[in-house]
Amino acid sequence: MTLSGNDVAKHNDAKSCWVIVHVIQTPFGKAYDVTDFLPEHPGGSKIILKYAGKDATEEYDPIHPPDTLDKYLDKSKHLGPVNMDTVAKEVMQEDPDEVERQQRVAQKPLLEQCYNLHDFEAVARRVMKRTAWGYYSSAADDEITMRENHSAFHRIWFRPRVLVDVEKVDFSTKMLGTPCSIPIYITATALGKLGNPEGEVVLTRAAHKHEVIQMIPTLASCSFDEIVDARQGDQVQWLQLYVNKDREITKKIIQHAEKRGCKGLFITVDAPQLGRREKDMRSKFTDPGSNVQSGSTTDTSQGAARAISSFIDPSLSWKDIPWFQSVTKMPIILKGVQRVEDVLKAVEAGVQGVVLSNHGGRQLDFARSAVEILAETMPVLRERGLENKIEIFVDGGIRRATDIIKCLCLGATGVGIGRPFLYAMSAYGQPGVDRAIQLLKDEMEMNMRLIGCTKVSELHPELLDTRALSVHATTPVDHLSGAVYDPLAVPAQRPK
Ligand SMILES: Cc1cc2c(cc1C)[n+](S(=O)(=O)[O-])c1c(=O)[nH]c(=O)nc-1n2C[C@H](O)[C@H](O)[C@H](O)COP(=O)(O)O
Repeated sequence: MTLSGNDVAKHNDAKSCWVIVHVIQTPFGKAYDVTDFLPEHPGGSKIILKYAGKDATEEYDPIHPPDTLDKYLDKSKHLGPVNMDTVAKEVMQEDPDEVERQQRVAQKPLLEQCYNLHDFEAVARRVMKRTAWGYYSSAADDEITMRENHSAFHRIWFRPRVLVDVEKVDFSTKMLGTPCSIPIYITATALGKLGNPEGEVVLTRAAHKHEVIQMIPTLASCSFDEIVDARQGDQVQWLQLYVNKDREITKKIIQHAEKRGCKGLFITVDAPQLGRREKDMRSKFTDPGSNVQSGSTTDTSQGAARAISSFIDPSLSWKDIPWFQSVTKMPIILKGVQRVEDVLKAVEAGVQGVVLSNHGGRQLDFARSAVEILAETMPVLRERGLENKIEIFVDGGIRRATDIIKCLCLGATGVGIGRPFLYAMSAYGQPGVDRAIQLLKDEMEMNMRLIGCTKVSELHPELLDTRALSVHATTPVDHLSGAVYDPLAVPAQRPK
């Protein structure tokens, strides 16, 4: 039986709460009875009650993979189709901020006017919705580590070679055995639909076009299968995993990913709890806290991050590694390692790689930049003859090909890039991501030539002067990326 909008509208409170979620193009939505689910919703009950008896699609879509309700809400609560023509359209009074934002979108620079990855950040800040910008751009506490990630590269100088025949430059490489056109991968960043209605599949298409690897986030807006289905030909994807307290759920996710052809399992180890990201919180992703988890009051004004991560297992430890090795044949890489002692432990544990990373500064503020950890790690691995035992990846603050080259000279296999691709996707869709990758390739070719190298295997530490790297006294002010940061980029709250 097809329900009408009125049928649903009668169930509009905590005692009986029905919502509609629908695929934009089809005339029928689906109604769900979420009354019993209210106290369990990680994002709090209030955000659901705001849409009780109504169409919740616009709020639901960017955060939840499409199959979430089918997967996690008991079938008895699926109430059937709703004729969307009978659902009263919310008369949204004109939001002046949204009007201004649409004007900025209309006036945004041409894609061709973006000459580097920072340009995408500047455009994204102007054109993105506040919640989306808040979530993507935010980092933990004072955001010092996020800025240090990029400025650490400014403390490394080149010692270029001259009079080398650099006519033919080839910066292709292999990562976990997969050939890549450039030593970068698109790292896992959650909630792709906050920036682009298509979400992570935009990154999938760009990754295929440029022969780079995409790491699929656990907290993607698209479903895992949507992202894998968007893969083309022999395109390679990796899975980023937040480990669930319920190991059965984690085992299912891992084995499904392996069955679907993922070629690497990147276990995130720097987030036993997601960091406190104030820009994300300021944008009030969800309504102020309420009674969420069986009586405990979780302050869901912690923004999107907290709202979507309550399942993460803070008890994860080294003793769990053998279990992961028992449930999958995929290479296992620990993402978020931040000291050489833990790299040595990773070698001992028999994993295939680590990502030296501080989660883009979104976790522990005042964690060191990954490139500084890399400079600490590689000499120790070399000293012990372990440098070929494990692949070392790096991410955080990589915005220029010179950053990539510095990491490779120090011994990294490849680097992950996050925000720049999110910003490019949010501001310009796939053409934006395509241009961002192409800009990096152009910079790679030029800078490899200028340091006197023709291929990745020639990139060694003696091409660098890293004496200042661990001296934090004078970190050059990073004007370009600094200019895009305005923690108060939230318009003054207008009196209601
Ligand atoms: C920008 C961003 C990064 C996230 C990210 C979301 C965003 C918007 N999310 S998060 O919501 O939980 O924080 C993830 C994530 O899902 N899993 C993960 O392992 N890393 C996550 N990261 C960290 C990411 O994988 C890289 O470590 C980081 O982005 C590298 O720094 P840059 O952004 O400066 O390139």
